[in-house]
Order: sequence, then structure tokens, then C-alpha cells
Amino acid sequence: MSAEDKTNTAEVREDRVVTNSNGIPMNDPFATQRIGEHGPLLMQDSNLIESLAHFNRERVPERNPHAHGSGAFGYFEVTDDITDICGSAMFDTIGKRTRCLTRFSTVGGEKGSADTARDPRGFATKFYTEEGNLDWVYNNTPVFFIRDPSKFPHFIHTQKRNPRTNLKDANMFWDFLTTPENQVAIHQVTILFSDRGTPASFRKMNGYSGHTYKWSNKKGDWHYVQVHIISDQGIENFTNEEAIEMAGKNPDYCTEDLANAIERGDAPSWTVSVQVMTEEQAKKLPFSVFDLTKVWSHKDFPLRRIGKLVLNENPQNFFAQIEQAAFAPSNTVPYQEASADPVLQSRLFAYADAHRYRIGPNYNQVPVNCPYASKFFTPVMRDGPMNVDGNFGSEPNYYSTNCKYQFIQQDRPIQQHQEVWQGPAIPYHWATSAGDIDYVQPRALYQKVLAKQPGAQERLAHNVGVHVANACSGIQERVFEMFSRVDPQLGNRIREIATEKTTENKMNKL
Ligand code: HEM
Repeated sequence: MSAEDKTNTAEVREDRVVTNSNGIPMNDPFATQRIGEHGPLLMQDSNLIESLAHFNRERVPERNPHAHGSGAFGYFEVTDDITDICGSAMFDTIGKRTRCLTRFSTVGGEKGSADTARDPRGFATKFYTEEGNLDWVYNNTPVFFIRDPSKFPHFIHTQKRNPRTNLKDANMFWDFLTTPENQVAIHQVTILFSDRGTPASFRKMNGYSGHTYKWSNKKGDWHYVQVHIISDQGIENFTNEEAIEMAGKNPDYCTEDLANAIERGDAPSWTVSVQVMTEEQAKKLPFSVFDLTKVWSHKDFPLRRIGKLVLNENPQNFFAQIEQAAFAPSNTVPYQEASADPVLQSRLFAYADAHRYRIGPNYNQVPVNCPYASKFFTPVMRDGPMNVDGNFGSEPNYYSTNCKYQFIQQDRPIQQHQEVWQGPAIPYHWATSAGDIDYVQPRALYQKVLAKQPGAQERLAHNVGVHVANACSGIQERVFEMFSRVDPQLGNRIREIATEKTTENKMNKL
């Protein structure tokens, strides 16, 4: 670039001459400026000061939940026509590919914790579509622990460390989950303590929207949908003991497994499908369509295939492309909307707020987050720390009648008669106790699904039993009772295992 060039870009020198961050060549990176050979250092040694000061600022805060994760780039390919359900451009042609990034994560552990831990797995995908970036911020379980969003910080705290001891704490964990009104978590807890709580590979697990979303077609018809991302590699899980052993041997086992598979050309893929429900059907459900603790019957709402997700490209730089990746359920494209599920509605706020704190208000200018396939034009959003994209030059920073703007949204049919909400503004707390309806699906999971998988019921009892053995006896009793409501045999078996394990723990302490 000649000295006359007016554009500054963050170019890296190709001749590999080492400079400071200001571009001034350095002679000896290890020399320090001082008085004589052994005298004190000089304030004028800006290279030393810069390198120490920059080192102190290398970390961005880790994500509060979902801190440990890894990911890869790839594409989504449309395999089936879904235009009667969704008008998004990414679905408009069979065979069409959209570039994407998926990040897998555990939830409760810190960035350096083991990725085989018993925990749900995050399954977040950013699609770089021509209509803007779309994020599907999903988990590997089709349900969640809570349906009152205000409980989220409480719940996450109980999965993390005790504020006094800084230890993981079985009392906190089970105290929260067995509190009567929190037993709405029983479906998710049953899944979490089944084999699926310890996936042996990010490649060999599914992803689920969990929430109900609203999709519409170009005519303005809309449906409730739930998205399922089913692994083409099949499902593979560790047993409780294998997962614990692997956590010691290689806490990054799943991270390594994903990267190695892609490196050797064994790109993992998933089949993406939707369950579709009309508003009328939703009104007839025995539970609210916005209740995130429930799944939809596959018999009544069969999976409809849409496409394939393929991950075939490892990141070139972990910090730039994975740590700085900012996923948010509020990043959505035309024809895909959030439903009124209050947990999802809260998430529409929480993620972008987390990104502003974790990465900074201009986090969308970081290349991995840029909507490069659609480009952007937001002349009213300007300035702020680390603004690096030219900041719209001389473009007015308010909408001016002198300038021509295009508002594409106006060409789309406006859906005036979707759900109609009416009612007083009230403080509403979803449910004060887990009613029997909340036990119906976990009971069916235990009695019908797990019964067909050899040893799966016993492993569920074992996994809960050895975990709860670390809690005090009063809380243990509440756990036995809670699982007895799923199935008395399950409750009894957990009691037997926990009692045996508790005695063993006590003897080990003697
Ligand atoms: C009220 C409920 C919830 C709140 C307030 C919440 C909040 C958060 C926050 C603040 C983060 C960290 C974001 C960051 O620092 O980049 C996060 C990460 C994440 N959450 Fe949630 N969450 C909620 C429920 C859920 C549910 C129900 C799911 C799945 C269906 C989910 C999936 C994820 C995933 C996959 C990530 C990691 C994203 C990544 O890889 O960067 N969360 N959540």
C-alpha cells in the first residue's frame, strides 16, 4: 500500500517483519530499556509496557452459562420444499446452501471445565443468510428446566458453585429441583440423568428448538413450529463412569473429537425437520403451546424434513471465530418469529445484552458476527467503543427526508390477524406446583421409551442415585419422592442406590 492510500485496513505484513502494534519495526523483542545492563527499567520502554498491558487485556469475560464450547463452520442445504410453511429466503429453493457456524457447549461449567460433564449441551447455529443473520440457539434436549423466566438466574446459580465453598454442591442442585413448584423440571431432569446427559461426541447428539416458534409463508399464513436437528451419525453416549473418567483424562475430549473428524474429512451432518401445528390445534393441547417443559406428540405432529446441516470447516482461530461468536435468539430473519413463550421472550433480551457486556456494543462488527451475506445499513446506530467499519462516513446519523431509503418490509403482507392478546397487566407466576400433567411425559419417557433400551432404566436410577448421595438426607428424601411420582419403582431403586452410596461415602471419610 503506498503512502498516498487513504484507506486504512487491518492488514498483516506479508514480509513477516515484526513490528509493534503501531507498525513500527522492532529490533529485539526481548531487549528492555534500562540504565546500564542491570539498572532499573525506563518508562520510555513503550514496547515492553504495551506488551504487558495488552496481555492483561487478552481475555473477554467468559459466557456465564455455556462457557466451555467449540464449533465449526459449514452449510445448511435445503432438501425439501417448505415454502408453504416458511417464506424465509434460505428455504426458497431445493439445493440452496447457506453458510453457517455451529457452536456446541456445556452449560454449568467454566471455560476450562470438562466437556463430558453431565449437563445439557448447547447447539447454537448462526446462518449467514441473504436476509440477515439468523441464530438458532438450541440445546440437545427438547425441553427445559423452567417456564417462569425469572427463575433462570436462580436455577443456573444452583448448577454452579456454592458461594461460600466455591464447590459444586449437590444440596443446592437438588434443593432447587425438588422444591415443589420447581418440579416442572422433572422432564428435563429425567433426560439429563438418562444416557443422553453425557453425550460421547458433539457429532453424535441431536439439537432441538425446545421452544415453540412461529413461522409464516409469503401469503401471511402462520404456524407454530418446533425444530429438530437429528444427527446422521446416530446417538452415542458415555455411561456416568466413562464420562467421569474421560473428564480426568481429557477434559476437552468432545472438542477434540469434533475437530479431528472434520480434519480427516469426516464432516458430521444432521437432518433438519420441523413439527408444525396450527393455532386451532394448539388450543386443543392438554398443555400450553408455550410451555417449554413439554414435547409435542410425534404421532399428531410428525416431523417434516427441510434440509441438512453439514459442518466441514474447522475455525482458523478459536478466539476470533468461536469465543467472539455472539448468538442470540433475537437474531432472526423475515418469516421466522419468536412465539409468546415467556422464556423465549426473555431470551430475546438476555443474549444481545450479554454480548454488549462480554464483547462490547459493536460486537456485530467482529467478522464472525457480521451479516456479510446481506450487508447492513444502520446509519442511526453509530460510534461506540471499537467502531471499525468506517462508521458510515458522511451519511446523516438520523433519517433525513433529503436521503432516499428503502424499507423492504413494506412490500411484505402485514399479518394483522395473528394471535390477538387481551387482558389486564398482571404479575403472573406460571405454576405454583408441578401438577400431574408435568409428570405425564417423563413417566412415558421412563415407562415406554427407556424400557425399550436395555439397561436404560437402571442406568437412570444409578445416575441419580450416585449424584444425590452427596446431598443431605432431607434433600435425598425429596429426590426419592419426586422420582416416585414418575414411577414408584424408579423412586425405590434410586433410594436403594443412594443409600448404599451414601454409606460408602461415609466409610471413605472415616
Ligand atoms: C430465561 C431463560 C434463559 C436465559 C436468560 C438465557 C441466557 C443465556 C445467556 C446470558 C447466555 C450467554 C450468552 C453469551 O454470553 O454469549 C446463554 C447461552 C446459551 N443459551 Fe441460554 N438462556 C436461557 C434459556 C435457554 C434455553 C431454553 C436454551 C435452549 C433451548 C438456551 C440455549 C443457550 C445456548 C445454546 C447458549 C450458548 C450460545 C453460544 O454457543 O454462544 N438457553 N444463555
